[in-house]
Amino acid sequence: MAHAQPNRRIAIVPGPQFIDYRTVIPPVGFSPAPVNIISPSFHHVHQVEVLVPFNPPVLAPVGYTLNPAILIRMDEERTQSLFQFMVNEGLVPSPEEEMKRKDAIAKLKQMLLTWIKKVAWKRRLPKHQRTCATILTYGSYGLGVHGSDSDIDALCVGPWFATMEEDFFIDLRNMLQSRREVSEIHCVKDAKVPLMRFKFDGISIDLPYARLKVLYVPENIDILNPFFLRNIDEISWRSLSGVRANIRILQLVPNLENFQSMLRCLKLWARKRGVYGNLLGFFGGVHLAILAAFVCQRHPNASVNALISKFFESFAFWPWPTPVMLQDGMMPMVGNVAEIRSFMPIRLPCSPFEFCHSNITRRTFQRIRAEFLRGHAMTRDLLRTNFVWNSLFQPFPYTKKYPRFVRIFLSTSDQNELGDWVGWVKSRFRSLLVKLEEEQSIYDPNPSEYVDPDVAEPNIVFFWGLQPGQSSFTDIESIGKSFMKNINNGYEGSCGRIELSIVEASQLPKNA
Ligand SMILES: Nc1ncnc2c1ncn2[C@@H]1O[C@H](COP(=O)(O)OP(=O)(O)OP(=O)(O)O)[C@@H](O)[C@H]1O
Ligand SMILES: [Mg+2]
Ligand SMILES: [Mg+2]
Repeated sequence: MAHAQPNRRIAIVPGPQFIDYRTVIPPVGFSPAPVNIISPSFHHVHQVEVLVPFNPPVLAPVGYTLNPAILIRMDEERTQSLFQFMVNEGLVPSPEEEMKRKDAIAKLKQMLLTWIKKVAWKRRLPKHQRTCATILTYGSYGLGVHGSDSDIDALCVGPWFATMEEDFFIDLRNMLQSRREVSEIHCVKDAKVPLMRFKFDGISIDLPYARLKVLYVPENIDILNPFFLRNIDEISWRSLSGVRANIRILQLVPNLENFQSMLRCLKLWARKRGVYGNLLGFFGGVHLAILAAFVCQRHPNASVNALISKFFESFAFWPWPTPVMLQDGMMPMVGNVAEIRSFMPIRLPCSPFEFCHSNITRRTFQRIRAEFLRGHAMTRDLLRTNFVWNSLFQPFPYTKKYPRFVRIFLSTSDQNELGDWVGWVKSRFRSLLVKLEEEQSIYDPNPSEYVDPDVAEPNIVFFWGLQPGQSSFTDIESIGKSFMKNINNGYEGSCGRIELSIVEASQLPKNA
């Protein structure tokens, strides 16, 4: 192994890290060949750094040069082991599961045809008038990144004469309810995007509604065509934005398969690390999809391994709150953009380029940043020999990190009412997150939902971590009461129970 000679000035390479390589054995990926850049300092000439334009940057000892063939092989090996990891984790649903989803969508489309004909008859449209309504899938299913437990986001697109209030939320709901495949049907009317949520053959379906100024909605409708978008109402426009955003993402990513694999992995990472769940102040699927697409656009030829490494590098050091937006040559229309800025603003890639809705708070922002940095530290060094993907996806160790937890207990006397009640409370969680932050508590809202088997009533329990030393946090009951007031307002069903208390880590259920 070649040694640089002490006190011999050869060249100056500025850089933050200088390592004494005199005793270093040539690592994997380096060939013994002379390197012509040497010496970061006038005093310690034997220390050298060579940054190689490869992802991620690696340090080469003096006298050794990087062997690109080996680096490419290592990159391929890591990508292959990631694919194997995805198989082991069951990240891609089986062909049978995919068939079941396709079948559910086909049956729903068929039901819509029957429904729209009935509505046309009710509205006394001429008998010869042809009419049609259809379904456009979007969300993770539309992007091809859904897992076995993902929902299907399916937009019902109907003609102008079918109203949302009556025809969609009453008639279609009744039709759905009469089907044996359908269960747990709920109407979510007061949301930004109103929808029906139900299970079809056990698969969760989100079904919002958009009404176009046409009599016939073709099955293969081009929803980006301005002809279909003219004069539509505000709610329909909002409901369509998910579909339009999906189409743009699919058009903008240079390598769809790599994007899909990367996003599947990122969703698993975010779930395992406790940073997935828009209502709890973390990422929703759409946020991760746009961040992943952003990285794919900038690195069109990168492998999935390199894309994941670049993802962490990009967003660990991103100058938040500078917004992230996809490059598509179009700037947001000034004055027409809802300027709802968040700690991590991410713009939708379709006009008017609004920000994705986000519940991220100061505290959850810090938590996400910490996870980005962890991901970066683990994936940056391509030549690390003890690297295993499994460690990146290790579940966040809540009980090791936090000695105490806020326990949020939700229950109803009737099992059928629990889903609605929990959904309603979760949709108001942001006010609780902000309240806890005002109390200066360092807390960590674990998005996982647990069931307390020792309680007879149907229930769901959340455990949010509390940092050590947060002993001033005694007023949990009054926080609970003020939160209860907030959530009782406007709930249409019969309110269930909610209790907030502080518990020790040892009191958590075993599966937490
Ligand atoms: N916060 C949001 N801001 C903007 N659009 C959103 C937001 N949440 C959901 N949407 C729209 O609704 C779609 C479906 O949302 P959903 O919560 O089902 O996430 P998803 O991407 O399908 O991931 P998952 O696999 O968890 O279901 C998103 O793709 C997006 O178009
Ligand atoms: Mg979804
Ligand atoms: Mg959904």
